[in-house]
Amino acid sequence: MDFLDPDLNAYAEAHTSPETPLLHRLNRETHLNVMKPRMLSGHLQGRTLAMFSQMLRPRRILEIGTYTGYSALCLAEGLTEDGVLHTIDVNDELEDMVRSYIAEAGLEQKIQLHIGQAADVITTLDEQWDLVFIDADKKSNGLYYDMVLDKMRPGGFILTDNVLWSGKVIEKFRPKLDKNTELVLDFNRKVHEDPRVENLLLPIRDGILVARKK
Ligand SMILES: C[S@@+](CC[C@H](N)C(=O)[O-])C[C@H]1O[C@@H](n2cnc3c(N)ncnc32)[C@H](O)[C@@H]1O
Repeated sequence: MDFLDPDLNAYAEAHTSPETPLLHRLNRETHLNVMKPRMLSGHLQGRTLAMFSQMLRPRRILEIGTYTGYSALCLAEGLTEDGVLHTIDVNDELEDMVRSYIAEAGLEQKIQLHIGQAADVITTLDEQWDLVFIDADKKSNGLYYDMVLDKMRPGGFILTDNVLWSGKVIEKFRPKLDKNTELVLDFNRKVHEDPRVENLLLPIRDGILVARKK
């Protein structure tokens, strides 16, 4: 569902810096040639991620769920000079496409793409994270959150996507409570009750839960 009236959304996009030509092309190519293009962050959410990154100037970013690489390119915009973004996806079919866009962006030294199960790859990465974006298999949000929280630097941010679950977190927007919605509700409650973080649920696109490690 659209949370914002389409005209208001268009107005917000019209008053937001445009996508770079490369991001615009990646967005278009994803919609033309890749399955489930709705998974791509898109203009408004992409600029939100880029703005977060510019504000934080992170040295180490972890992204869980690369898809076609759109959000990785956005998040990389604020990396420090010596910064690195690790991004993980289990789907190797999109690897060539993602690598070609990373190369075109001139970010081969800054973005490391890992193909594999996120839970396996995360354990191999010995980093202290400044910024984490969780956007993969939603049932594992809690697992990924627990895996990364101890490795966040104090003051670091975990962003988790799709926490409004097309509105189904609210009774009036769901015919009945299904398992996936229950998992989203559990995750949102878990973060909200976690004394180790401060949290903010941003109603952008499908909802981003922002958790700042104290
Ligand atoms: C919503 S898409 C990511 C969208 C991307 N972050 C963006 O904003 O453009 C989710 C991705 O997570 C990947 N994924 C699903 N389960 C995974 C797992 N267990 N480990 C790693 N990646 C996984 C899928 O292959 C898919 O490409």
